[in-house]
Amino acid sequence: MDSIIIRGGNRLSGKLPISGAKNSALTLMPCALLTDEPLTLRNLPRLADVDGFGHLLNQLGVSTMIEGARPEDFGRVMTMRAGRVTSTVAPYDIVRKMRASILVLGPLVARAGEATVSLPGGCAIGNRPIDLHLKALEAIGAEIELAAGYVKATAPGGRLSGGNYTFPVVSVGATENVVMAAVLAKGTTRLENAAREPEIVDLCNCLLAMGARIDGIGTETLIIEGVERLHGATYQVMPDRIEAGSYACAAAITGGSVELVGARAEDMGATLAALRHAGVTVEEKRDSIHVSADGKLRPLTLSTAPFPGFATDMQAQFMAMLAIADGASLLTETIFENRYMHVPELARMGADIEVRGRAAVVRGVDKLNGAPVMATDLRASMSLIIAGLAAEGETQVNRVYHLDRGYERLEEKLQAVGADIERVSAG
Ligand SMILES: CC(=O)N[C@H]1[C@@H](OP(=O)(O)OP(=O)(O)OC[C@H]2O[C@@H](n3ccc(=O)[nH]c3=O)[C@H](O)[C@@H]2O)O[C@H](CO)[C@@H](O)[C@@H]1O
Ligand SMILES: C=C(OP(=O)(O)O)C(=O)O
Repeated sequence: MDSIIIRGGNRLSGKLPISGAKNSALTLMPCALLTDEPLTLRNLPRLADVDGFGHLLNQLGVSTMIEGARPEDFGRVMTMRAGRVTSTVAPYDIVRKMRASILVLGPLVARAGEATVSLPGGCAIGNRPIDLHLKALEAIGAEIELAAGYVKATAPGGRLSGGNYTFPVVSVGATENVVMAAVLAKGTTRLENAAREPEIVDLCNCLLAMGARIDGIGTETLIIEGVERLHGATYQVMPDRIEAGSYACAAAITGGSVELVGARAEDMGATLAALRHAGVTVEEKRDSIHVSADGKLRPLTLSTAPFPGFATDMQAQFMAMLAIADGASLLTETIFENRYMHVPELARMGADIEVRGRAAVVRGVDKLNGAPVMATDLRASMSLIIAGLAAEGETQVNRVYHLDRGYERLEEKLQAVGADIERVSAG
């Protein structure tokens, strides 16, 4: 199994390209199920999860074709075509590896009149229920059956009706699923307290390009007028705000100066505000964001929240950065009950962190020490990379497949800005 070795202490400096967003790609790809015409996605990141999603689509009868990808390029162009949906079942073997598989439920039931998806269950960061996906789909006319680890959704008469639904809590995944289902419904759908993450805006814009009718994009009220059919389109995946934020933390912890090329500041308000409060200089440019830091970082009080709040997907990376800040920080995780799997590993590197329920107190230490570590989820793994970049000595991050799910060619990007980092294969 591969691991990543980092010899810490190098100050990061230079330009670092930001890839297409994983969390956008994984909700844009299932849109291919909504039309028999080709959907082409540009700037699709080269990630294990994108490959996995392509594989799932293939099983459902969608052809996937990658165009002109040169090994040296970041991202690629993929054309997907669901001329005919040949299966309406997303099996356990695929779903268990990739929770985003649940996002085929809405588009499949909308297009094929039925969908059967294995229940994704919990994962390392918590329970991750899907009850709101199902309630929202019911509200727009789907009949839901749960049996033997599967959920089956059926559209009576072959087409969903549309309807109204108010989310009791903001859910990114449930909003995505029901929006993709509602675009082909007979009537109008009104969603209240919908998620307004930039990835949801990206999804809605792609659906508009395919001929959907959606109002209120970027607000908590989405009104979707169903159309008879959608057509093909070409759409550019948005830049990854979490990847950009992660590399900003990496630059800051090393006292570096890095230009995040392609990063979009308007998607990153809470992250950039937090960096500035910590004493990082952030310059928003036309097509990039420049971050630089010198001297001690200041401690922060942060609480995760749906967009435009501070993203749960940035919590672990900030925790690593704040491990060497000048004082005590307080982080509160409100989205997932168990997203502190990185804490014991950071502690092995010398961090002083105390978890009390959903809160974590991070008392800044003078320095971190390299150590062999491993994490059980994607952002936790990234927090260990960030800590390793600043640590004294060598850090070995194991279970790198988590990183391969969400960071395109991580070592290469970090090497290019001066990190001493390499991937080693344990054979
Ligand atoms: C609001 C939020 O920050 N969502 C994050 C969540 O999206 P993801 O789509 O995975 O999760 P949701 O947004 O649906 O979850 C938000 C909250 O709603 C609860 N819930 C969700 C669905 C459901 O059917 N029932 C239910 O109770 C969850 O337990 C959670 O507390 O994880 C992704 C991966 O880390 C992040 O990119 C998203 O930013
Ligand atoms: C947890 C994440 O993603 P996933 O839900 O795909 O595991 C993430 O992007 O931080």
